[in-house]
Amino acid sequence: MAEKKYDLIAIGRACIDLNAVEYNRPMEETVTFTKYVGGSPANIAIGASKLGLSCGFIGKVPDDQHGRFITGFMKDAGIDTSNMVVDQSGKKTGLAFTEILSPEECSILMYRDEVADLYLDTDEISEEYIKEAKNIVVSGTGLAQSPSREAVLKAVSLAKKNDVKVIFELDYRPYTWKNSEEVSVYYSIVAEQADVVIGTRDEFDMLENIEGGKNEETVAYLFQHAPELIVIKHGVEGSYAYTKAGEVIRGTAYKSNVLKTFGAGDSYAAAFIYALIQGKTIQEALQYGSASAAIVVSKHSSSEAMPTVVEIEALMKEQA
Ligand SMILES: Nc1ncnc2c1ncn2[C@@H]1O[C@H](COP(=O)(O)OP(=O)(O)O)[C@@H](O)[C@H]1O
Ligand SMILES: O=C(O)C[C@@H](O)[C@H](O)C(=O)COP(=O)(O)O
Repeated sequence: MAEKKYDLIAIGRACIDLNAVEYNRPMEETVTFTKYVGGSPANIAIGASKLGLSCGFIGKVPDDQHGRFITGFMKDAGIDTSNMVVDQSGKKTGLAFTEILSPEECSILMYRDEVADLYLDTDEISEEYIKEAKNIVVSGTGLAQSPSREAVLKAVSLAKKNDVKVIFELDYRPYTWKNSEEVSVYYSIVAEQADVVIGTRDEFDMLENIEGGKNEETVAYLFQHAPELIVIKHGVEGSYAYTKAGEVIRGTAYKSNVLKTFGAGDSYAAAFIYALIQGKTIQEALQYGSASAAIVVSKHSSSEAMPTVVEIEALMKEQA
């Protein structure tokens, strides 16, 4: 079989983060923000590309200055943007205003009405493109509304048909979902088909539509289906990987000079996936993910701050 062109193709939103420049104060008192490319799947693609993976992106951006900024940034980051569709119907870029109340208390105010990314349509998903990938990374938020929901489901079934691994990053954002029943329905459909599922404990609770779920019960349910590997993150407490063969592997968090909490999940996913693709062990992949997250939470952005392999390995060595 011919070598595939892309290590991974991410699908979902590519948006803008406006990160508070003034730290440790409420949004009401914040007057300056720095603009970065954002959106969980875009951040993951940017992080993975910086680590040396060949990456593509499937998404939709507006035909305006923000859309061009996003596509330009992603291109400069080495990502193939040929399947980033430019919306022609006046849709907007999603904006995430971040509030840094303290290093531990951060929140995000999302402006996501009529956003272009949720208008990605089924006829904009190319089987030829998906075939070129070893892995696709699906973000849960892409399932929040039609037509993006059907476009993502189409991408998943084309990946399955063409022997492309499906990595499902739960990436739950309450905004744009109608209710928790709906989240659970669509998350289950994709999680049951995915090869790898990554999320926080709270996100798995959304998937199962329960409160206070137990990892053992979650993996017992999902291992009845396609997943081979499930990663459940518990913030600074670390993360756990479960394999279908019954292994449980614990990843520990690294110490960090934390500036803000957001960006951890995306940088973790980028480096975890990178390490797996490089043929590292699951234990090593958990540590690459944790180290990458520790670096990003100490910096101002989620996308530009994505570390290099050298930076990740230096931190792992330093805190071994
Ligand atoms: N404050 C922190 N300091 C160091 N590492 C962190 C911190 N917060 C998160 N991490 C690392 O990032 C990983 C993912 O963080 P988590 O908060 O669980 O995900 P998400 O950002 O998706 O909510 C954790 O397992 C941990 O390794
Ligand atoms: O995903 C978004 O739309 C916002 C992100 O760009 C933002 O940087 C963020 O919230 C990342 O958080 P993470 O899930 O902790 O990586």
